[in-house]
Amino acid sequence: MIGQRRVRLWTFRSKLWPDWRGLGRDMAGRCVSGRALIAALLILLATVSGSTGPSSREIWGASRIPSQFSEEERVAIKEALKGAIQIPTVSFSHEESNTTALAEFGEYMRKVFPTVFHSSLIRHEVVGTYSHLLTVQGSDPSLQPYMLMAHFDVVPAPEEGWDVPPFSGLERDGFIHGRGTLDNKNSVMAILQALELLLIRNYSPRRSFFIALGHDEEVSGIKGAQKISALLQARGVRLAFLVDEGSFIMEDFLPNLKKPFAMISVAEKGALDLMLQVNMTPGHSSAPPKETSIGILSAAVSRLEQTPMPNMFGSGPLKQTLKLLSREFSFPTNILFGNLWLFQPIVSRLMERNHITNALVRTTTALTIFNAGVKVNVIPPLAQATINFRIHPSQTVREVLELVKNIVADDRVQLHVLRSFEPLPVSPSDATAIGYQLLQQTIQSVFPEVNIVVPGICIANTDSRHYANLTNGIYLFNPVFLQPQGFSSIHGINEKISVRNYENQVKFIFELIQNADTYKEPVPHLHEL
Ligand SMILES: CCCCCCCC/C=C\CCCCCCCC(=O)N[C@@H](Cc1ccccc1)C(=O)O
Ligand SMILES: [Zn+2]
Ligand SMILES: [Zn+2]
Repeated sequence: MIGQRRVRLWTFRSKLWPDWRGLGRDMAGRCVSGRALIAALLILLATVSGSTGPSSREIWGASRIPSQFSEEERVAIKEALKGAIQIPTVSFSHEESNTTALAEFGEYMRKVFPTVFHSSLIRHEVVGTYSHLLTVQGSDPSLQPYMLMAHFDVVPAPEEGWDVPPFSGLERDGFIHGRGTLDNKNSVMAILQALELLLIRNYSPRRSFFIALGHDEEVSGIKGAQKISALLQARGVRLAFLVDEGSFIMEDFLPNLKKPFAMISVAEKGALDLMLQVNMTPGHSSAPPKETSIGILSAAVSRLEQTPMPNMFGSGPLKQTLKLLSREFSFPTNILFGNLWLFQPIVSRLMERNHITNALVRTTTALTIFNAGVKVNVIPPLAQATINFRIHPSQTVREVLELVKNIVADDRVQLHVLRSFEPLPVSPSDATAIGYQLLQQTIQSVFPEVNIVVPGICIANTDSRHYANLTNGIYLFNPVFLQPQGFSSIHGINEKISVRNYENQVKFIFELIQNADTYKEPVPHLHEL
């Protein structure tokens, strides 16, 4: 039956196909002629100004510095990242990190980016012993400052399974390999590198900005980001927006979508670490009771795993994400995504099929730690399990706890909240949202091959939540192409970044900083007044 229906759909589709293709060509034709007109105008402009093509200086303003780097600079750019990867700045736990490496990283930044650290425009402060705050003074105090963020601690990387040692920073086949190449030394280095290159070219910003580089993001951000945030708050700083890690230019994440799309996350999930504990009377294993602490706890966690939290598709920014993406899909997905008022039930089910898209539609339940028993012939008194929930932007910690209690439904299982925080409020992505618009414009100019920019949800957590008191514009975006394999390498094995990707990240930040100086607020429409 299903097979027959599929055949019919295919026949229907192939019947329609020539028309759809024709329509596509027609539309493409129209676009091309529009583009041709713009291109002609730009060529005319270039001819008049005596250059071969429109430079970004011509598009964005007379004082613009073009993002072109010499061969020597390009070598220095990648060598600087390799050196950063070689410093094993590992965060093992809240209590334990490689503090020698964290301190060495601070020295390394000063050595590699001397212009940044000696500039009279920049105030550098070390916060929480190892984190860094740079304040870059702009010339126009009427412009609200913004902040670029990144972290340089990394998760541990045992050598097993890696093609090259994880702290070697080796270049092979056009890629720089190692822990932190995507998460998140690439951003630390790219931000400082872009600023170094701008300052060398005598750049001085109009809009002030901060650079916040955390040293403990991988274990909480409490000693780094949280302290920087408190410091800025005490100084009365309000940020127009901030940009942090958390999303990428996605490639091959959605079936049937071959073209890359840039996802700027405007929401970040909350989290709840919950410890479940069962205490029973210990005893001899030769005469076991009907139920043991291990059995009771196992049944409880199994119920939690087998009972997913509710599908929240329909609330939050995901509907908008899919609506915007619908144009990029072919039939019939374009119709499904473009008409969610009708197809929401089907699409919400489709999203559940894959573990990454599933994480976008619900609070996830991950059983991560399980402890019980010490000896084979002893019935243990205590069994403990820790569960990591990532909370959907439309739910709260309290709601998730209530659901957990109802699913566990066993008074012998005690619940202990180890840590929790609410999802971040959704940041604006409309035409007046300066952070979103700046990122979008910069993506379009640096990555012309990326047709579409969409708002999204970050399924992991970042240091940015510590700055929610300073701005309502929190944008999570790394200007780097990422495939599902690259996603698995983050906290996994064989993390790597292509030299080309990294150079483009530097270029992107070089452009973004300049765009922030020339950004013009959109003029409100009359009917909005
Ligand atoms: C329709 C669109 C489909 C697109 C799918 C999107 C796929 C997601 C792709 C990339 C997300 C990468 C996130 C990278 C950021 C990682 C940050 C991180 O690892 N944070 C830690 C912080 C933490 C939390 C709790 C305890 C300690 C540290 C984390 O979240 O685990
Ligand atoms: Zn990270
Ligand atoms: Zn991480």
